[in-house]
Amino acid sequence: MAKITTSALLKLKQQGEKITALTAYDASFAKLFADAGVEVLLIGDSLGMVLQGHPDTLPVSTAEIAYHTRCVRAGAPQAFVIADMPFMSYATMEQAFANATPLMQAGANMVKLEGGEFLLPTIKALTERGVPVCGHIGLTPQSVHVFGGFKVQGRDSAAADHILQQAIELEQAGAQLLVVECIPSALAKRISEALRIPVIGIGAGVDTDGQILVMHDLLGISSGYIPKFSKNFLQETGDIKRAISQYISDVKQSAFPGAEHSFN
Ligand SMILES: Nc1nc(=O)c2c([nH]1)NC[C@@H]1CN(c3ccc(C(=O)N[C@@H](CCC(=O)O)C(=O)O)cc3)CN21
Ligand SMILES: CC(C)C(=O)C(=O)O
Ligand SMILES: [Mg+2]
Repeated sequence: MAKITTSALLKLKQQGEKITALTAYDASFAKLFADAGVEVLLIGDSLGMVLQGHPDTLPVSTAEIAYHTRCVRAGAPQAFVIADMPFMSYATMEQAFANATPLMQAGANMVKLEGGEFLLPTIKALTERGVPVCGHIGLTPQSVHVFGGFKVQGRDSAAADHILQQAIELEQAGAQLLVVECIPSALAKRISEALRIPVIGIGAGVDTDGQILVMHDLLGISSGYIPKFSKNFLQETGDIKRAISQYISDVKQSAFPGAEHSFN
C-alpha cells in the first residue's frame, strides 16, 4: 500500500469513503492492521488501561508513548501513525513543543491532544513548526475526574452547540483531523458535515467520516469495563485476521457502529 498522508485522508472524506482506524501498541499488530488496510494507527494513551492495567489514562508518560510509537512504526512503515500526547504533557505551549518532539522523532505522522478552547494557540504553534495535530473532543478521558466518570458528553442542546463550536475552532486553528468520542450520533453528524477535515468517531454513531476502536475491544480481550460502543469482532469471525477485515468492511459499508453501539 502507498504511504498514507493527511492529504490522502482528506481525499477519502471528499470521496465519501469511510476512514478506518485502530489503536496499536506493537509492531506485530501494527503490521497485521496495516496489511489488512486500516488507514490510521493510533498509539493511544488507552495503553495505560489495556497494557498497564490502570483504571484511567492519567499515569501514562510521553516516554512510554514514544516507545510504543517506535514499535508501531517499525511494524508498519507505510501507515499513518498518530501518537497521543499524554495527560499534562501539553499544559503549556512550551511543554507541547518539548513533548511532541520525541513522538514525531519516534515515527508519528501527527500528535493528538484532548481539549477545546485552551488548545487553539498550541495547535496553531505546533502546526507552524511542522507538527500536524489531531484534535479530540467530547469525552476526553484525561478529564475523567472533571467529568466524574467516563460519561457521554453533549447531551443537552447547549452542550452540543458548545462541542460543535469547539470543532469549528480547532479546524480554524489548524487541526488536520478530529476525534469525537462518546457524543450523541446527531451531534457527530453535524460536526462531520460542518468541517472540511475528516472527523473520526468512537461512540459517536455511524455518520462520521471514519471510526476508531481500541484494538483490545475489537478482539474482546479488554478487562474491566467495556464501553457500550465497542464491539467484539473476534467473536463472530473466530480469527484475528478475519476480525480485522470484518471491522474494515463494516466501517466502509456503514454497518458499524449500529444503533446498539451509539448514543441517542
Ligand atoms: N478498552 C478501552 N476502550 C476504550 O474505548 C477506551 C479505553 N479502554 N481507555 C481510554 C478511553 C476510556 N474510554 C471509555 C471508557 C468507558 C466508557 C463508558 O463506560 N461509557 C459509558 C457511557 C455512560 C453514559 O454516560 O451513558 C458506556 O456505557 O459506554 C467510555 C469511554 C474510551 N477509551
Ligand atoms: C480511544 C482513542 C480515541 C484514544 O484516544 C486512545 O486509545 O487513547
Ligand atoms: Mg487517548
